[in-house]
Amino acid sequence: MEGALGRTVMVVPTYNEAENLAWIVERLRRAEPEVDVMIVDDGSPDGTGEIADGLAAADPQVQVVHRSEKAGLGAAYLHGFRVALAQGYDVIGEMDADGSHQPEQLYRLRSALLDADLVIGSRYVPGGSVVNWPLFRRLLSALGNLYVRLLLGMKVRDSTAGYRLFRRTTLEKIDIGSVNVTGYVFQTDMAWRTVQAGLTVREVPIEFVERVRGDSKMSSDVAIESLQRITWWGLRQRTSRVLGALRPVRR
Ligand SMILES: Nc1nc2c(ncn2[C@@H]2O[C@H](COP(=O)(O)OP(=O)(O)O[C@H]3O[C@H](CO)[C@@H](O)[C@H](O)[C@@H]3O)[C@@H](O)[C@H]2O)c(=O)[nH]1
Repeated sequence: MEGALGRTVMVVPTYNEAENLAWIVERLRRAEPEVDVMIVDDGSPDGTGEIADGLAAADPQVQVVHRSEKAGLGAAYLHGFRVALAQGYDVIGEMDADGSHQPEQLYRLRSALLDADLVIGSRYVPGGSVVNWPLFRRLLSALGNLYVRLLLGMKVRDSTAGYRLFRRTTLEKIDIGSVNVTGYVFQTDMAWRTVQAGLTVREVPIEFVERVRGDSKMSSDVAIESLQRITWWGLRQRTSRVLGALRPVRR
């Protein structure tokens, strides 16, 4: 459906979210009736895909993309983005299915997108917060974001956050075809690409609430992929800066 920003769809990746999905989709549809929903399910064994089919059958603004197996958060989003671009959406968003991202706060992201290319719902700008996260996750997230800022020099405070809105033009400019990460580091990769393309990233405060049902899919593999990729991108950036500075000397 069409709003001031054009047709908007929220891509919602799911893996074993049977306890959460209907609740979150209903909240999103109620909070933002103009916004469409695309569920991208990776063959969840707990029946999430069937629940998604039921939601899509009952509401023409809800659709489902079924993938055969769990292949990572980033891979699921990329698949959803490609489908959304092909369907002509003007604004393409990201949102977790577990209630951590509150649909009732989406209006903040939508109004910020009026003068931005990417809006991030941020836990780490004034007014943002995290509710009920264990100390370990708080530390991991804070250190991860600090590492990104130190290594990449990126000013974004919450580059790992997964509540976002992209303009269609942003996804076209940052060449999502060349994204080759599969896990949660996808979030940092997308923010980094947007900054490097000279586009405007705005962060708006959100309250991130830890899920009450089901489990996080965060794993050591996801954390290791993030650490390796961010380190590699940082080193690559430094090396190319040094080579760039040496070039006039060589002539
Ligand atoms: N299709 C699909 N969905 C997935 C996969 N892995 C996770 N998801 C879905 O992606 C959403 C986020 O996964 P969670 O496992 O609940 O994330 P989290 O630990 O709460 O992490 C949150 O915070 C991170 C930042 O600290 C964010 O990077 C992440 O996006 C998310 O918002 C959920 O809807 C979950 O079902 C996957 O391999 N495939």
